[in-house]
Amino acid sequence: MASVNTLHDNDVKTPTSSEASSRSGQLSLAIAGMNCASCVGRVEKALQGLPQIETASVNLATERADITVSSMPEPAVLKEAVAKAGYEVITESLELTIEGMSCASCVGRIEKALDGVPGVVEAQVNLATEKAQVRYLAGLVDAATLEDAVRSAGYEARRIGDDAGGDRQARAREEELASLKRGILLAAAATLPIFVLEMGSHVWGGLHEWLMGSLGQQNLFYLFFVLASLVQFGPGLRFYRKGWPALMRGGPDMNSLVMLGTSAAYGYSLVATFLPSVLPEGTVNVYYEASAMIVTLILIGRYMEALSKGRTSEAIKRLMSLQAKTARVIRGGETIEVALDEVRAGDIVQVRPGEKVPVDGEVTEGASYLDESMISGEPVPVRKTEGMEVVGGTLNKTGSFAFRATKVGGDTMLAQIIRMVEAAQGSKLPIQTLVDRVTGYFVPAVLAVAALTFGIWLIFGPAPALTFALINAVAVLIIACPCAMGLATPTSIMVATGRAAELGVLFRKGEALQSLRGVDTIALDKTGTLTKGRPELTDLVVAEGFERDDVLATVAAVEAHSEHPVAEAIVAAARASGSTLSRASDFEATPGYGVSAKVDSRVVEIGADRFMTRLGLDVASFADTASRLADEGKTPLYAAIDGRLAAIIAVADPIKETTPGAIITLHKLGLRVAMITGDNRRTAEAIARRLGIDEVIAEVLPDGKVDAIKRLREGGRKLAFVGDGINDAPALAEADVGLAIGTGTDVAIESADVVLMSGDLRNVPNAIGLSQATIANIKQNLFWAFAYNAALIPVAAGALYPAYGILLSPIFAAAAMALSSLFVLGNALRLHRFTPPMGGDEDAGRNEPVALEAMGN
Ligand SMILES: Nc1ncnc2c1ncn2[C@@H]1O[C@H](COP(=O)(O)OP(=O)(O)OP(=O)(O)O)[C@@H](O)[C@H]1O
Ligand SMILES: [Cu+]
Ligand SMILES: [Mg+2]
Repeated sequence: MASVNTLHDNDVKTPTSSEASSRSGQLSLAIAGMNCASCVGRVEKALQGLPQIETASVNLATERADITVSSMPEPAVLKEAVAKAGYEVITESLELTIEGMSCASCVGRIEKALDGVPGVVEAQVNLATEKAQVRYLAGLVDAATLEDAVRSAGYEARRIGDDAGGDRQARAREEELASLKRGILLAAAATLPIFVLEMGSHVWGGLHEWLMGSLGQQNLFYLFFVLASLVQFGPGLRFYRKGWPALMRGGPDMNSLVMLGTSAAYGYSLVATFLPSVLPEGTVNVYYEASAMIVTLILIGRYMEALSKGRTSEAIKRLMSLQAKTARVIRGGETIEVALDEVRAGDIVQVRPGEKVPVDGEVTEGASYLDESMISGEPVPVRKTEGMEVVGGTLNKTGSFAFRATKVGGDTMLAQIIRMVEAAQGSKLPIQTLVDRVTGYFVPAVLAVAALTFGIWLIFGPAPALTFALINAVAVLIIACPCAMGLATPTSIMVATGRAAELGVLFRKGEALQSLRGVDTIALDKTGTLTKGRPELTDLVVAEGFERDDVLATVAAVEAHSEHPVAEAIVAAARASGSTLSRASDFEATPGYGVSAKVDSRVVEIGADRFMTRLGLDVASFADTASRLADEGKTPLYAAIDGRLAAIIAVADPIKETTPGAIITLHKLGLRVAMITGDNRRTAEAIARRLGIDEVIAEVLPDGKVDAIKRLREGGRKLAFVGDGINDAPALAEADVGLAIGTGTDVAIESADVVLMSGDLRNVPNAIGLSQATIANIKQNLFWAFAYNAALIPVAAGALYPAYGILLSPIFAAAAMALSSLFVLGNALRLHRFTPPMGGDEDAGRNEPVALEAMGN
């Protein structure tokens, strides 16, 4: 399994924040890739080539470059200069939790503040996860500087500790919920009487008359004033607290809009209550119900929003719950129970039946069956004996065993999976950049439209023009609030990546969620991807003068040194026939061709026909046998001993049971399916025919897979490649989307965008289906968040009034805004229920959250 690159604070000395942020002076960069003294000169020259850098001195031992600068060069420029010389400036990243963001425009503001810190390469803020991910040149920036930068933009930031971050964030969310709840109760209690009396008088004239008679107009105004003030400066104060500074900084956000809208309604009523004489004849009226209702409704909307936001990260919670809480380790000859984070690498850990394996390790004693479905999706328990690897989070069934911990804490596979999912959840899709840009202009534009609305109606509006203009301007401010827009993409991504993880699909890069949808060609590696990757020897035909058992034993002696699946098949066959293997020396592997070695002073060569041809051997004598074997889907191999062709060997690799169905579904999705393999052409074609694969590229050398991908992409096709081996890594990186089999090699996983946890190819159509569903979901969200806001702005401004007499009351505007946020969240949560075209790794019961049924969506 992959080791995910998460960079922690390095232990190299970090300059203090004041030093780091100074524009000129001394800096120290971490450089990677230097391995000799001449590298030093090359890096120094590259750095000195930059105009801002006065001196540069590189230390090979510490792998650092100390530079003096006249001004801080752009990190990207620095990186590029060093990269051109063939080295790398190391960047690190850290995560901050951000509090106080309310809408999409906050995202842009915080990103700008972080980008402004010298040394920061890239900052990404996610509204839904309330986190910021910052990448910076190692050693130049520390957490405190970044926190300060966020704070000066008007938000709270805290560095996420290695593990406490999730907890703290959950607590913060709970506090927020509790505070919103208190606010809603107070606001509702004060708003209700205003609403009842005001609306009641409209509906039922008797109430109005009774009120005028008993209380009198002026006293009624006073009563409303008291109640509305409680709302405006009680729960409503939060809009001033956040909205005012944002407005002053020239970056109004949704709090500013609410603040301006409600203040206008409230302020006007204030004047009407206490200084009616300054208002023109006939405009003495109060709008306390508007300001109070808006505050109440928006608080209710935010409360619901906070509730559903918590639900979007359920997948992570479920993954975390797989972890054992404690472990039983042997220390000082005694078995003691320790907390999970106290287990150290090298500890001997004991596991009893029914217990979870706490960390990753290697079995040292005993044997058992383990349920590894959480990592492989395979529901059948796997037998583990001495020397085999076990993974933390998997479940021990019946036996008991002890193992030596090899990976603990953040290094375990489960921790890596969690980080992978979290990183994908926090990533931004290309589509988001567009949304961010639009929202950046949206709020100021809304302010302008509101001002215009006010001005135009003041001049041309029906009498009393002042109040008419005011109410419409308030409606514009409230309806145009873009809170739903900021939620549209991130919530869908969170829910979708979480759902994907449940199905056994890990998105390492969030962008794949978007790009996978556009794919029209799927290329598959054969061995280990389409097939089980556990070939068996099926035939062995020896040439004249050779003896079968001897050839098998000799060949197996050579193959014992090879990691290739073919080699394992031959060794297994030799062992099964009872041969004892001699020692081989001078082993040499020619990737894509075959292997050779010396056994008992005989030279032995085994490989594909092209290997024999390369050695100058003629394989024509076996031509008929070879064609027959290949047509049966078997891989013919040749063995030569002392330069004489000795035998033809066939191995067959069974196709995974799930493969045929997966290919049918891919075809149904309208995709072209291709196979890329290093195997024999005839063999490959026989297998392709059996599976209905459209195109075969066979006999590809390990370094030829990238070219094969390029060829398949000709004509602008979008291609996804699925592979598992080391030789697949470059192709995985080259393809538009690379999908690695989770049971494959680390290298392949590292280069992939998506990891299919089990080898089940049905998850390929599943991943594509999920990608399609996600993008469709995001588009619906954006439509609701944006089109709908934008469409209602003219209505709120009163554009329909002259012709139809239609106006939008500010109270309805507030309700509509809250609803549009809730719609977006509810729509995103629907992805929880995404049913894959083919069924996933899951066993239905475990993964369907019960609460969802209750929600009835
Ligand atoms: N250890 C080996 N022993 C014998 N033949 C080998 C060995 N390694 C490679 N070969 C030969 O080289 C060919 C190409 O190997 P390669 O690993 O590139 O692809 P593959 O595993 O057959 O297929 P795929 O590309 O689908 O994984 C094999 O089909 C086999 O004929
Ligand atoms: Cu809003
Ligand atoms: Mg292979």
